[in-house]
Amino acid sequence: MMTDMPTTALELRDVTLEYRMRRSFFRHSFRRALDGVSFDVEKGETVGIIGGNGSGKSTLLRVLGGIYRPNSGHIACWCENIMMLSLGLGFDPELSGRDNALIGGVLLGGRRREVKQRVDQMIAFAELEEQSKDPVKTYSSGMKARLGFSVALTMEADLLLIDEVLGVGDQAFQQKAKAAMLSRINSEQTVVFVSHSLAMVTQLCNRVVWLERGRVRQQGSAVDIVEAYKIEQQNKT
Ligand SMILES: Nc1ncnc2c1ncn2[C@@H]1O[C@H](COP(=O)(O)OP(=O)(O)OP(=O)(O)O)[C@@H](O)[C@H]1O
Repeated sequence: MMTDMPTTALELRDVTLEYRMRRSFFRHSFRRALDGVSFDVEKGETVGIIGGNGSGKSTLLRVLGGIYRPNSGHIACWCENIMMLSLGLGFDPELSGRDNALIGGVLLGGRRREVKQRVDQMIAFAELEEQSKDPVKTYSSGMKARLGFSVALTMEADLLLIDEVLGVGDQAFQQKAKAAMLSRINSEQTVVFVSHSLAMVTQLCNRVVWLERGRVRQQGSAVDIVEAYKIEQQNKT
Protein backbone atom coordinates (compact mmCIF):
# COMPACT_ATOMS: atom_id res chain seq x y z
CA MET A 1 0.00 0.00 0.00
CA MET A 2 1.30 3.49 -0.87
CA THR A 3 1.64 5.88 2.07
CA ASP A 4 0.76 9.51 1.43
CA MET A 5 3.59 12.02 1.39
CA PRO A 6 3.37 14.31 4.42
CA THR A 7 1.73 17.61 3.54
CA THR A 8 3.04 19.38 6.62
CA ALA A 9 6.41 21.10 6.25
CA LEU A 10 6.84 22.35 9.80
CA GLU A 11 5.22 21.76 13.15
CA LEU A 12 6.02 23.89 16.20
CA ARG A 13 4.69 22.97 19.60
CA ASP A 14 5.15 25.10 22.72
CA VAL A 15 8.46 26.51 21.55
CA THR A 16 10.13 28.66 24.20
CA LEU A 17 13.46 30.43 23.90
CA GLU A 18 15.27 32.56 26.44
CA TYR A 19 18.31 34.67 25.73
CA ARG A 20 20.93 34.56 28.44
CA MET A 21 22.36 37.99 29.14
CA ARG A 22 25.47 38.68 31.10
CA ARG A 23 24.90 41.28 33.82
CA SER A 24 28.34 41.10 35.43
CA PHE A 25 31.11 38.57 35.70
CA PHE A 26 29.01 36.37 38.01
CA ARG A 27 25.46 37.30 37.16
CA HIS A 28 23.24 36.46 34.25
CA SER A 29 19.65 37.26 33.52
CA PHE A 30 17.28 35.70 31.02
CA ARG A 31 14.97 37.30 28.51
CA ARG A 32 12.14 35.17 27.19
CA ALA A 33 11.85 35.96 23.48
CA LEU A 34 9.50 33.08 22.54
CA ASP A 35 6.92 31.77 24.93
CA GLY A 36 4.94 28.64 24.07
CA VAL A 37 4.74 29.24 20.31
CA SER A 38 2.74 26.63 18.36
CA PHE A 39 1.75 26.62 14.69
CA ASP A 40 2.04 24.50 11.54
CA VAL A 41 3.23 25.32 8.04
CA GLU A 42 1.86 23.21 5.19
CA LYS A 43 3.98 22.41 2.13
CA GLY A 44 3.67 25.10 -0.54
CA GLU A 45 2.28 27.67 1.89
CA THR A 46 3.66 31.13 2.52
CA VAL A 47 3.21 31.97 6.18
CA GLY A 48 3.79 35.54 7.34
CA ILE A 49 5.04 36.43 10.81
CA ILE A 50 3.99 39.87 11.99
CA GLY A 51 4.20 41.75 15.29
CA GLY A 52 5.66 44.86 16.85
CA ASN A 53 9.34 45.53 17.57
CA GLY A 54 10.81 42.94 19.89
CA SER A 55 7.83 40.56 19.58
CA GLY A 56 10.13 37.65 18.65
CA LYS A 57 9.86 37.45 14.84
CA SER A 58 13.59 37.27 14.03
CA THR A 59 14.22 34.96 16.96
CA LEU A 60 11.53 32.62 15.65
CA LEU A 61 13.10 32.59 12.20
CA ARG A 62 16.52 31.84 13.70
CA VAL A 63 15.06 28.97 15.67
CA LEU A 64 13.48 27.60 12.48
CA GLY A 65 16.81 27.99 10.69
CA GLY A 66 18.58 25.99 13.41
CA ILE A 67 20.71 28.93 14.55
CA TYR A 68 19.21 28.83 18.06
CA ARG A 69 17.97 25.79 19.91
CA PRO A 70 14.74 26.31 21.87
CA ASN A 71 14.85 25.84 25.64
CA SER A 72 11.71 23.75 25.50
CA GLY A 73 8.99 22.61 23.13
CA HIS A 74 9.57 20.81 19.87
CA ILE A 75 9.94 21.50 16.18
CA ALA A 76 9.31 18.83 13.57
CA CYS A 77 10.43 19.58 10.04
CA TRP A 78 9.75 17.55 6.90
CA CYS A 79 12.06 19.61 4.68
CA GLU A 80 15.43 18.40 3.51
CA ASN A 81 17.08 21.73 3.10
CA ILE A 82 16.22 24.99 4.73
CA MET A 83 17.55 28.30 3.56
CA MET A 84 17.59 31.58 5.34
CA LEU A 85 17.51 34.62 3.10
CA SER A 86 19.47 37.06 5.18
CA LEU A 87 21.96 39.66 4.27
CA GLY A 88 25.63 39.07 3.75
CA LEU A 89 26.00 36.87 6.82
CA GLY A 90 29.38 35.34 7.24
CA PHE A 91 31.28 36.74 4.27
CA ASP A 92 35.06 36.52 4.49
CA PRO A 93 36.25 40.12 3.85
CA GLU A 94 39.61 39.03 2.42
CA LEU A 95 38.12 36.75 -0.24
CA SER A 96 36.63 37.92 -3.51
CA GLY A 97 32.90 38.24 -4.11
CA ARG A 98 33.12 35.22 -6.42
CA ASP A 99 34.80 33.02 -3.78
CA ASN A 100 32.37 34.17 -1.12
CA ALA A 101 29.47 33.33 -3.43
CA LEU A 102 30.90 29.85 -3.92
CA ILE A 103 31.40 29.28 -0.19
CA GLY A 104 27.98 30.78 0.58
CA GLY A 105 26.28 28.42 -1.89
CA VAL A 106 28.03 25.40 -0.38
CA LEU A 107 27.11 26.56 3.15
CA LEU A 108 23.52 26.75 1.99
CA GLY A 109 23.64 23.08 1.16
CA GLY A 110 24.62 23.10 -2.54
CA ARG A 111 27.11 20.63 -4.00
CA ARG A 112 30.36 22.32 -4.94
CA ARG A 113 30.13 21.49 -8.65
CA GLU A 114 26.52 22.63 -8.83
CA VAL A 115 27.27 25.89 -6.99
CA LYS A 116 30.27 26.56 -9.26
CA GLN A 117 27.96 26.44 -12.26
CA ARG A 118 25.69 28.99 -10.63
CA VAL A 119 28.26 31.50 -9.43
CA ASP A 120 28.08 33.51 -12.68
CA GLN A 121 24.33 33.73 -12.28
CA MET A 122 24.72 34.95 -8.68
CA ILE A 123 27.25 37.60 -9.66
CA ALA A 124 25.13 38.74 -12.60
CA PHE A 125 21.97 39.01 -10.47
CA ALA A 126 23.91 41.06 -7.90
CA GLU A 127 25.24 43.24 -10.79
CA LEU A 128 28.79 42.78 -9.52
CA GLU A 129 30.49 41.47 -12.66
CA GLU A 130 33.15 44.19 -12.63
CA GLN A 131 33.97 43.78 -8.92
CA SER A 132 33.59 40.00 -8.66
CA LYS A 133 37.33 39.40 -8.26
CA ASP A 134 37.85 42.17 -5.68
CA PRO A 135 37.92 41.29 -1.96
CA VAL A 136 34.57 41.77 -0.27
CA LYS A 137 36.15 44.23 2.21
CA THR A 138 36.22 46.75 -0.65
CA TYR A 139 32.44 46.43 -1.24
CA SER A 140 29.89 48.94 0.02
CA SER A 141 27.25 47.59 2.42
CA GLY A 142 24.68 47.71 -0.41
CA MET A 143 26.98 45.61 -2.63
CA LYS A 144 27.45 43.03 0.15
CA ALA A 145 23.72 42.90 0.74
CA ARG A 146 23.09 42.37 -3.00
CA LEU A 147 25.61 39.54 -3.11
CA GLY A 148 24.10 37.85 -0.02
CA PHE A 149 20.60 38.09 -1.43
CA SER A 150 21.67 36.76 -4.83
CA VAL A 151 23.53 33.77 -3.40
CA ALA A 152 20.55 32.72 -1.30
CA LEU A 153 18.06 33.35 -4.07
CA THR A 154 19.98 31.35 -6.66
CA MET A 155 20.16 28.26 -4.47
CA GLU A 156 17.26 25.90 -4.05
CA ALA A 157 15.65 24.93 -0.78
CA ASP A 158 12.49 23.15 0.34
CA LEU A 159 11.88 25.76 2.98
CA LEU A 160 12.78 29.40 2.53
CA LEU A 161 13.02 31.63 5.61
CA ILE A 162 12.91 35.30 4.71
CA ASP A 163 13.61 38.08 7.19
CA GLU A 164 12.61 41.46 5.84
CA VAL A 165 15.10 41.55 3.03
CA LEU A 166 13.33 43.75 0.62
CA GLY A 167 15.00 46.90 1.83
CA VAL A 168 18.24 45.74 0.21
CA GLY A 169 20.29 47.90 -2.12
CA ASP A 170 19.05 50.77 -4.25
CA GLN A 171 15.55 51.26 -5.62
CA ALA A 172 16.18 49.40 -8.88
CA PHE A 173 17.68 46.41 -7.07
CA GLN A 174 14.77 46.36 -4.61
CA GLN A 175 12.31 46.07 -7.49
CA LYS A 176 14.31 43.27 -9.04
CA ALA A 177 14.69 41.46 -5.70
CA LYS A 178 10.97 41.74 -5.04
CA ALA A 179 10.08 40.35 -8.48
CA ALA A 180 12.52 37.45 -8.05
CA MET A 181 11.09 36.67 -4.65
CA LEU A 182 7.53 36.85 -5.88
CA SER A 183 8.21 34.38 -8.68
CA ARG A 184 9.80 32.05 -6.18
CA ILE A 185 6.95 32.36 -3.69
CA ASN A 186 4.28 31.83 -6.33
CA SER A 187 5.68 28.42 -7.18
CA GLU A 188 5.53 25.33 -4.96
CA GLN A 189 7.95 26.90 -2.51
CA THR A 190 7.23 26.74 1.23
CA VAL A 191 8.07 30.07 2.82
CA VAL A 192 8.08 31.66 6.25
CA PHE A 193 8.22 35.41 5.75
CA VAL A 194 8.92 37.96 8.49
CA SER A 195 7.97 41.51 7.63
CA HIS A 196 6.75 44.84 8.93
CA SER A 197 5.17 45.56 5.56
CA LEU A 198 1.53 44.61 6.00
CA ALA A 199 0.89 45.23 2.30
CA MET A 200 3.59 42.73 1.34
CA VAL A 201 2.35 40.22 3.88
CA THR A 202 -1.21 40.43 2.54
CA GLN A 203 0.08 40.17 -1.04
CA LEU A 204 2.42 37.21 -0.44
CA CYS A 205 1.04 35.13 2.40
CA ASN A 206 -1.72 32.55 2.70
CA ARG A 207 -1.67 32.58 6.45
CA VAL A 208 -0.30 34.85 9.14
CA VAL A 209 0.92 34.32 12.69
CA TRP A 210 0.78 37.44 14.84
CA LEU A 211 3.36 37.50 17.64
CA GLU A 212 3.11 39.64 20.72
CA ARG A 213 5.77 39.58 23.44
CA GLY A 214 6.92 36.18 22.25
CA ARG A 215 3.46 34.59 22.22
CA VAL A 216 1.08 33.84 19.38
CA ARG A 217 -1.61 36.47 19.74
CA GLN A 218 -3.66 35.25 16.74
CA GLN A 219 -3.21 33.12 13.64
CA GLY A 220 -5.38 32.56 10.63
CA SER A 221 -5.94 33.80 7.07
CA ALA A 222 -3.61 36.64 6.03
CA VAL A 223 -6.45 39.08 5.35
CA ASP A 224 -8.19 38.49 8.71
CA ILE A 225 -5.08 38.65 10.86
CA VAL A 226 -3.60 41.71 9.14
CA GLU A 227 -6.97 43.45 9.55
CA ALA A 228 -7.13 42.59 13.27
CA TYR A 229 -3.54 43.76 13.72
CA LYS A 230 -4.22 47.06 11.94
CA ILE A 231 -7.27 47.72 14.14
CA GLU A 232 -5.17 47.15 17.24
CA GLN A 233 -2.45 49.49 15.93
CA GLN A 234 -5.06 52.19 15.26
CA ASN A 235 -6.53 51.80 18.74
CA LYS A 236 -3.09 52.22 20.27
CA THR A 237 -2.55 55.62 18.63
N1 LIG B 1 20.96 38.35 21.18
C1 LIG B 1 20.02 38.76 22.06
N2 LIG B 1 20.28 38.81 23.38
C2 LIG B 1 19.33 39.19 24.26
N3 LIG B 1 18.08 39.56 23.92
C3 LIG B 1 17.77 39.54 22.62
C4 LIG B 1 18.71 39.15 21.61
N4 LIG B 1 18.12 39.24 20.40
C5 LIG B 1 16.87 39.66 20.65
N5 LIG B 1 16.66 39.84 21.96
C6 LIG B 1 15.40 40.24 22.62
O1 LIG B 1 14.42 39.24 22.32
C7 LIG B 1 13.18 39.86 22.05
C8 LIG B 1 12.72 39.47 20.63
O2 LIG B 1 13.62 40.05 19.68
P1 LIG B 1 13.49 39.81 18.11
O3 LIG B 1 14.68 40.42 17.47
O4 LIG B 1 13.21 38.39 17.87
O5 LIG B 1 12.18 40.66 17.81
P2 LIG B 1 11.56 41.13 16.39
O6 LIG B 1 10.09 40.90 16.51
O7 LIG B 1 12.29 40.51 15.27
O8 LIG B 1 11.85 42.69 16.47
P3 LIG B 1 12.03 43.81 15.29
O9 LIG B 1 10.69 43.95 14.65
O10 LIG B 1 12.40 45.03 16.08
O11 LIG B 1 13.12 43.34 14.36
C9 LIG B 1 13.36 41.35 22.27
O12 LIG B 1 12.97 41.64 23.58
C10 LIG B 1 14.85 41.55 22.08
O13 LIG B 1 15.29 42.64 22.87
